Amino acid sequence: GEQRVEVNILLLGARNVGKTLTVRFLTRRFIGEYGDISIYSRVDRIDGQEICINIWDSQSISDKQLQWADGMILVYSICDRGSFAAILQQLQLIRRSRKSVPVVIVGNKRDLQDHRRVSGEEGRFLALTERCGFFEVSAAETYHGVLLVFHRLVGLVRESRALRKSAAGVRGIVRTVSAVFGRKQAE
Ligand SMILES: Nc1nc2c(ncn2[C@@H]2O[C@H](COP(=O)(O)OP(=O)(O)OP(=O)(O)O)[C@@H](O)[C@H]2O)c(=O)[nH]1
Repeated sequence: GEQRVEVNILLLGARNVGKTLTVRFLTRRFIGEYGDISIYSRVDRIDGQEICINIWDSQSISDKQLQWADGMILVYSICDRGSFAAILQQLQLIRRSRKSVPVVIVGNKRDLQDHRRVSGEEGRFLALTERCGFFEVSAAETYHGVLLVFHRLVGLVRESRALRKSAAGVRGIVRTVSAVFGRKQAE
């Protein structure tokens, strides 16, 4: 049979940026609340593969979350500069321990143009310099934009897994070759 793939996503963002709205929309299944921990999950078929997306929604990052996550979504509100500053800090924290973990940056509340405080260019520029994905969405308006964000991140996670696997393969070949040559030289 077909194996189901699990992807753990940490959804980070300051207060009031729209994390809860995002997760409630996306997930029909609430896994549980353990103290201040809430994990949700959703099963999707992406590129013909069944994927179980687990989402941990949080305002701050712990070591445990850093280890748990396969990918991160950093959400800010385009109406709140403080929330944009917050994801910058979180990005630095993430990069310190998980150098190459896939990250997607999301500017939410795109429908509130009259209250915009962070330009699209600023968000896009940050994402470009930090090698992250970038989207502006309105969680309140459309479910589709938010779904795209998650699917993009799942794609990045799967690419990075495939890369790690092939890197391990190459390391194995290098070990084998050097073992053979090493023996030859010793003979
Ligand atoms: N106009 C608009 N309002 C939004 C959008 N997303 C969320 N909101 C509203 O913003 C408020 C905060 O949304 P939440 O989803 O509770 O935010 P949160 O990030 O979970 O906040 P905390 O629980 O404090 O961490 C709510 O009143 C939402 O209805 C959006 O895209 N557009």
